[in-house]
Amino acid sequence: MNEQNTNQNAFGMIGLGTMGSNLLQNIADHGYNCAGYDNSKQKVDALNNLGSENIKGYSTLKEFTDSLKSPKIVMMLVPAGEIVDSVIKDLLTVLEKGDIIIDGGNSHFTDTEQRFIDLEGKGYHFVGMGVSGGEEGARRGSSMMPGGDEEAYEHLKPILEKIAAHVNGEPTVAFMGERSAGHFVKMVHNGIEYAIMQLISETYEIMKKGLKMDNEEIHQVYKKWNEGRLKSYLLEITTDIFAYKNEGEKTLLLDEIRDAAKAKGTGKWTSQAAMDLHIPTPIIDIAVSMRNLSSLKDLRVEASKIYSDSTEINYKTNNEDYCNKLEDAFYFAMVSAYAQGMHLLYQANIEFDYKVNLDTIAKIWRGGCIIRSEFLEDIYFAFNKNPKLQHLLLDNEVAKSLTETLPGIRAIVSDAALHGISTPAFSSSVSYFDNFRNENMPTNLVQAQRDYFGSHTYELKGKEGVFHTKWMMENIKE
Ligand SMILES: NC(=O)C1=CN([C@@H]2O[C@H](COP(=O)(O)OP(=O)(O)OC[C@H]3O[C@@H](n4cnc5c(N)ncnc54)[C@H](OP(=O)(O)O)[C@@H]3O)[C@@H](O)[C@H]2O)C=CC1
Ligand SMILES: O=C(CO)[C@H](O)[C@H](O)COP(=O)(O)O
Repeated sequence: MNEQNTNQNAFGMIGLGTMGSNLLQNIADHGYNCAGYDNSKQKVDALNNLGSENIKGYSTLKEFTDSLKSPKIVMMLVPAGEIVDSVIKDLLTVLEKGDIIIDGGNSHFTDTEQRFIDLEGKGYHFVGMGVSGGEEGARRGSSMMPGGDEEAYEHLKPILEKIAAHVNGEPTVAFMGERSAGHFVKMVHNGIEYAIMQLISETYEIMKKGLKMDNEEIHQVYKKWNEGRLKSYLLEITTDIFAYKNEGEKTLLLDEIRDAAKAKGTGKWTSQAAMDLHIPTPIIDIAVSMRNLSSLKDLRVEASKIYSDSTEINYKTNNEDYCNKLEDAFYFAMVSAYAQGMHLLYQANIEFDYKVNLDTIAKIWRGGCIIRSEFLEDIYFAFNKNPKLQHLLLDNEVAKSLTETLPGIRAIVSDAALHGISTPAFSSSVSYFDNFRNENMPTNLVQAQRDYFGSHTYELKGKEGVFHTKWMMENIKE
């Protein structure tokens, strides 16, 4: 371990857990002297025990910040919420005006908005930065979504560009926009992450229960898919999961895992923000709901006894052909999931005046993050070609591939419904699409009903103004 002098460290990290420790090691690998602090002595010792030449862990906040060069750069990778406020409060007793505080955790964007305003008012530079890529990304190259203080970002840029992943020689980090933009973008990233994970789990259900495929056959399908247009990190890890056995075990670890999914909240926040901004993101909403439903294990067990179906599910089809249809369906729904997330970002950009470029977001998501995929290249091109593009499904190239895969998803969704296999994310992607392309939705009836029971008024086709009718039967003329 080195004996670093006061004011010699270029970068300080608070929170030496999964993300903080790995990101700090990544920064140190690029030749920067780094300092770490955690309230757990064990974590500090673990950092020092790494034996890295240019990393030192400190057990007090004062020693830690004293070891940093000015302007001091301090990044937090601690659990989101009150802990972040408490760390900031402590930091303000040891930092000076002009120093830079980065929150790299999954903070709610409204918290970041408030912290940015408070810290800017006090003379500190604050950067709310989403970090994706998990443990491995933090260690070897992640995708980072910084927002807030642009001057501070310019100061951080040389470090961040080195520790980011690189795609075609370009780093997967860029300034996202004003105030809480970075955390908003990260939140939507996670919403899309939930959606794609749900879609993959639905393909698993169809292959397992509908096509009666065994784990090895399913493994081969994911492997094949990941070699084509569906190539993505989430399919890559799914392929690995379908091959993983604990030492000495005959069965996959996957088969031993309880089917109750947990969530830390970013998917739910995405749906909540989308509802607040009146942007439909049904695939993300469904993904959140299905994790919640999965957690109601006892209720599901009880219901399965009441509604057990004695008829055996059997698709009676050629599995290879059917998996090609399933690949089409997955492609269709995945495109739709990204499109819904991008639509939310488009609207947030207007509503919150973030000054975010959607093509830049797609560009930095192409590598290092959990939702990286081949398709992000197409999203990047679509928004780069037309920065005013309001919705990805209106892009000609995207429209072409969606149209080609539409028969596949229709077949998958209808077969699943007939056989009692739950595919809510697939179903919602096709329903969303059918209404998105529907010039005349049946919502004229909803308007009439609202006016009937609550005098909420309605608008008329080709006539200015709002109208109200006394709908009661006695007022209806024969
Ligand atoms: N894990 C992941 O894949 C990803 C996580 N994130 C986000 O990054 C953040 C950190 O996540 P992760 O590294 O997984 O979390 P961990 O729980 O692994 O690490 C957090 C660390 O912060 C420490 N800590 C807690 N309170 C304080 C405090 N007041 N002062 C100093 N240190 C403190 C914890 O110590 P102790 O254990 O003693 O409480 C722990 O060592 C979260 O917001 C998370 O949502 C973002 C992207 C990916
Ligand atoms: O931010 C991440 C990846 O980008 C985290 O891994 C993600 O928050 C996990 O979320 P959840 O626990 O809700 O599944």
